[in-house]
Amino acid sequence: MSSVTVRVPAKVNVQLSVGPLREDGYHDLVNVFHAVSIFDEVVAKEAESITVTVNGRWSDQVPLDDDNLAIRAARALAKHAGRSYGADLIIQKAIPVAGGMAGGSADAAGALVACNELWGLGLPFEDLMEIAGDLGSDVPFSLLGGTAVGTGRGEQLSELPTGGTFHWVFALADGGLSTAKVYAECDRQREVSGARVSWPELSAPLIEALGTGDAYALGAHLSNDLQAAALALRPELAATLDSGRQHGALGAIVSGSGPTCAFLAIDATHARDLADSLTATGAATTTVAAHGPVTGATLL
Ligand SMILES: C[C@@](CO)(OP(=O)(O)O)[C@H](O)COP(=O)(O)OP(=O)(O)OC[C@H]1O[C@@H](n2ccc(N)nc2=O)[C@H](O)[C@@H]1O
Ligand SMILES: Nc1ncnc2c1ncn2[C@@H]1O[C@H](COP(=O)(O)OP(=O)(O)O)[C@@H](O)[C@H]1O
Repeated sequence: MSSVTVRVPAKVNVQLSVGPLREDGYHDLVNVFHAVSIFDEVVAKEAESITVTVNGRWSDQVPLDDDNLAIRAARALAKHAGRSYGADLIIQKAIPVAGGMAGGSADAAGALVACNELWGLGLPFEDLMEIAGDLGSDVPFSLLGGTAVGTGRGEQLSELPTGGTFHWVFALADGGLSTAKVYAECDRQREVSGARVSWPELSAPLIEALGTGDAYALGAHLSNDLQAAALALRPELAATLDSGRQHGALGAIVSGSGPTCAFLAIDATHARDLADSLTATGAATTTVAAHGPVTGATLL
């Protein structure tokens, strides 16, 4: 095999409940991930060493050195296999960078699946999931896709059944937000408020809404504990969320650590109309309509 292509989706968090700060610097979460139809593509080609090239709209914001998550993933896989392998990784980026949609995690998951195939390792999915969890809290979900609840740092996953397709609009922001800074702002706000931070619990009405495919109920139960922190760091997002609600979104929420805003629509037509309204009114410069759930990292 001289070249392998893998497609990997973005995610939105339909519930993100953040527990107290742990001693290791992470937070225990109840993180309900939902994979949506915005995809990065990772091509892996036979080569002497591991290199990366990034193409597409967001490519100039992606590191090409050892910080690149796809490179780190390929190296971790080679180490797990106990041999020195090479691969040229070519990423076609559609997922916004540092946008709260797990684009870097998607590329890491894509590189794991692509290199497992290119190098003929035949490692089982469970091994890839274990390597993924060491690379980042969101990487296991990028492998799995669908809709799933993540506990621990977000890396311990259980799949959740969904009763249909949900239609979304994403308002992409210019410039990303650092995930670590958003968590730190959340901690700061909690310290100032002095309120006790409760242990995160899975929302029963949210699970019910996902299971029945009821977009109205899902829209009413979207929640994100990082939203206030993201809005503090990027105040203009509040107007974007408001505008989506005014244009009939069933729910409007910051995606993960932001700054992408996610709007739940009634159906595909409503999603297209909502996307047009957000750009026509200047509430967003770039919008993307997408649907979920979709599968995780998939060999093409
Ligand atoms: C917030 C979420 C929601 O899904 O993703 P994004 O919206 O940024 O994509 C995740 O929790 C991000 O996951 P990921 O981007 O993989 O984060 P990691 O690389 O594991 O960690 C980056 C930093 O985020 C903070 N972090 C991450 C996960 C967690 N459970 N608690 C944390 O406090 C830590 O400060 C950590 O150093
Ligand atoms: N392949 C990659 N694609 C995007 N970002 C990457 C990649 N590898 C490393 N990064 C770094 O990870 C950071 C977070 O990116 P990303 O995963 O897109 O955001 P988020 O954590 O908000 O979902 C970026 O600012 C970038 O410096």
